[in-house]
Amino acid sequence: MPTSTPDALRDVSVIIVGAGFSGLGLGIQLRRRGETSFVILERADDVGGSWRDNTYPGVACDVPSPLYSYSFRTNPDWSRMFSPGQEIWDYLRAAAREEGLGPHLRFGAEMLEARWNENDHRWTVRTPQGEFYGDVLVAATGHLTDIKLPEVPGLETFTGELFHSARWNHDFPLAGKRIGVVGTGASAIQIVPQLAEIADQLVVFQRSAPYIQPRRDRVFSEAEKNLFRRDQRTVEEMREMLFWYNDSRFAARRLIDDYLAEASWQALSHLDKQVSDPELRAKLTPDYTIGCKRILLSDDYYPAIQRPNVHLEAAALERVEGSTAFSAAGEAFELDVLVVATGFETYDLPSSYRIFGRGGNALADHWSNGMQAYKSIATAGFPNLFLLNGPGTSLGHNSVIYMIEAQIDHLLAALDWRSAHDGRVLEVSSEIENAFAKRLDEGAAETVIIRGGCSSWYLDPRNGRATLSWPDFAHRFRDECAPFDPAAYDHGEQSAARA
Ligand SMILES: Cc1cc2nc3c(=O)[nH]c(=O)nc-3n(C[C@H](O)[C@H](O)[C@H](O)COP(=O)(O)OP(=O)(O)OC[C@H]3O[C@@H](n4cnc5c(N)ncnc54)[C@H](O)[C@@H]3O)c2cc1C
Repeated sequence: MPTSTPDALRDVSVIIVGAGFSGLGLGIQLRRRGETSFVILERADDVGGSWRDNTYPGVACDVPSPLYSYSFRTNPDWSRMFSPGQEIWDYLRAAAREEGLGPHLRFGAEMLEARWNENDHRWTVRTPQGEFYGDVLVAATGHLTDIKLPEVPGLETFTGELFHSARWNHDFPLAGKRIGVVGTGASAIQIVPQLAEIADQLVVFQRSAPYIQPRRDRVFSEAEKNLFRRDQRTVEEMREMLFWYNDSRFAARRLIDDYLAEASWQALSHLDKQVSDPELRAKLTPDYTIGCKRILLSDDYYPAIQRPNVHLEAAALERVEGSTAFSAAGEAFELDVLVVATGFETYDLPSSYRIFGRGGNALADHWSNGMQAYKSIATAGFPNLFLLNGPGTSLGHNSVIYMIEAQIDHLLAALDWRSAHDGRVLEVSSEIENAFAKRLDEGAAETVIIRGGCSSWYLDPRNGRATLSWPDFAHRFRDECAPFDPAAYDHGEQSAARA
């Protein structure tokens, strides 16, 4: 048994696990409603989630910054249209501090295991700081958190410096070094222009060429920022306009011909404009339907690739021996540094192996055929457990914060209903969960993610299901989450909460 130090929040109404946008957003809303009986357990030593962990050079968001903030806490001070990662992290830290979350946060408090107790209908969460007890457990543990390393023979024997893009080694001086970047996804195309400036030589290992559209980033002028500070309506109007513009981009994913052609034209004409060498252009031209993998935004990736010190190796990294990296095309490169930008483990929530519901069943076992949840938030056999930003919430065309907020509203309505009904246990049935998952599968089957036929991190490699993505326009998710229907949660053994 872990030794527990005294903690006023060891026994609470709501245990939130994770202090990223999801966990903090829920914490802020609870505080604003005057709730005090909640704790936020975070395994790291600061808030911020993705934006604390991803500090690589060039890190920035890919949706316009007015959309990439809470609707209930907009930020007039974003420096530009696409905020740098550090600004987003600062925004989250300030939000946590100014909204009074400090006393509720526990750092170094990794949820090692969470168990539903059938006797008292409560959750017990074991952490290195001892056990916490709660009526309701909220897993806000993110899905781009646990890094994925490529399965490349000899990688671990690399004699140079090796790190993942989400675990950047800022202590290692990169200037003048021979650097390899593995991957050409969203992180890699932000990193490459930065490293190209300082590397002696830079090799980019590309397994598959991405579609890249113009980013159209720009600095917000002081006059604009003053206007945003003075007039909240301007911010609201801008958010509204940007939201609908972004949401319309989903039409391409639905394989609506005109939108697909437009999206493809935007990317390929961007490539034509920026790369004149036909041989290089051919290497950079994707060989799959646009939208099948994530569409990227950049104005400086193609120029960086054309610098004399940069080599695009249009083949995957195949093996490593000592300081030599071999590509699948048989080329060998002597390197001092390997930056692995190969993304995250996405087909399961990292926390699912640690959450045990009715009968001691692990969430990971419940999800052996792919993760799923009713309204992407509740799952059968796991009473009073709510998921934020879990299955069926990833977008690719709009801001995930919108999805998170829709779920938070649903969850708050559930908590209100619970309070008004003697703390009844909320649990969905398998039928309700499966029916919702079936609808999402059917929706996904109409999208390019499934029909495009390419491999991507949106797909569960075990069964080809697109379990991570919301297969529709983002605004429809809010419609989906808005009504809290207590009947849907009226499953299993019901009981009054402890006195
Ligand atoms: C480089 C990068 C760029 C991105 N750009 C965009 C973008 O432009 N637009 C967009 O919409 N989305 C983007 N995303 C997705 C981004 O993850 C989400 O927008 C959002 O930040 C998710 O917030 P979250 O709180 O749900 O998860 P996270 O930010 O992942 O936070 C989860 C938290 O839970 C903690 N945690 C996990 N397991 C445990 C445990 N067992 N015990 C205790 N704590 C735990 C983690 O340490 C972390 O702090 C990007 C992601 C990355 C990595």
